[in-house]
Amino acid sequence: MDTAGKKAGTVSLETRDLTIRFGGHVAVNSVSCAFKAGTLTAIVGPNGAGKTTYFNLISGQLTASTGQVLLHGKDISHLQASARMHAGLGRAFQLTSLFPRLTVLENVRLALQSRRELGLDMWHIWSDHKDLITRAEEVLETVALANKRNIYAAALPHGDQRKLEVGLLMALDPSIYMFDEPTAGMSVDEVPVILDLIRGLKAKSDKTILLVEHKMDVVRELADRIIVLHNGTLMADGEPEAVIASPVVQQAYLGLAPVGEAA
Ligand SMILES: Nc1ncnc2c1ncn2[C@@H]1O[C@H](COP(=O)(O)OP(=O)(O)OP(=O)(O)O)[C@@H](O)[C@H]1O
Repeated sequence: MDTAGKKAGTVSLETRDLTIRFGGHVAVNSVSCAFKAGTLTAIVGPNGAGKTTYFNLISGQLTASTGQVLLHGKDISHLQASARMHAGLGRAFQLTSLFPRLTVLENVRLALQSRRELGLDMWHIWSDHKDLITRAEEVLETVALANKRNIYAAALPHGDQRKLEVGLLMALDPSIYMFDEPTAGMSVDEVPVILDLIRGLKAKSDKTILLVEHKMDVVRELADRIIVLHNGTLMADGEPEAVIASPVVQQAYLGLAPVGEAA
């Protein structure tokens, strides 16, 4: 596999003047931003700011009106979502990536098979690939689902389904991980498991992680950097404390009066 640009500290992903218009509405407006391997960047902003649309443009669910997406220095703007995934862009999709009628183990197995380009044939001679079995077991341990390996994905509680999605993403071993509100809809006791998984990925120093998240306590804890989108425009970019404290963010995102102004 091409390892160019995957070392911690090098730019792995970049958007240049990325823009999409829906009719007269500019949902993402000329966003230029570079993301480095080994960092976790939180993307925040009010509802409708363009965060999910920005994600869709990066992962290929939407095609930009103008601008580019570069992965390890290569322009991938023209590629379909599946080709971007094969190139190393991994996005967790809420529940849509699971095969509900297959077991937890079978879901991971198919993700591993597709990563090895062995196809999605359920009847593939799995026992010929002992390393894949070992890897599937590791993934299930990591996402704390080893004891549920034989349960159908559809029968899992919501929190476990979200863990399985992260497991499938790990099985694909992308260089970029994209999470859009990974803890949404989870119970209080399920949230720490997902955060631990993201923390674990962060510890693997060559991964680039993008996280759309509304919960500021999660952002504060996990992010090395925050970018703020507002009306589709990149409004702030920097270290978490500085961005959160900036008057422009306090006013536009947190809905507070700018510093020095009466409430
Ligand atoms: N397919 C589409 N067609 C038309 N308008 C769209 C489309 N997708 C998004 N938009 C508009 O683009 C803007 C940005 O939406 P987006 O979902 O990206 O915001 P967001 O920051 O992710 O919001 P939230 O935090 O509520 O999820 C919104 O005004 C939305 O209505």
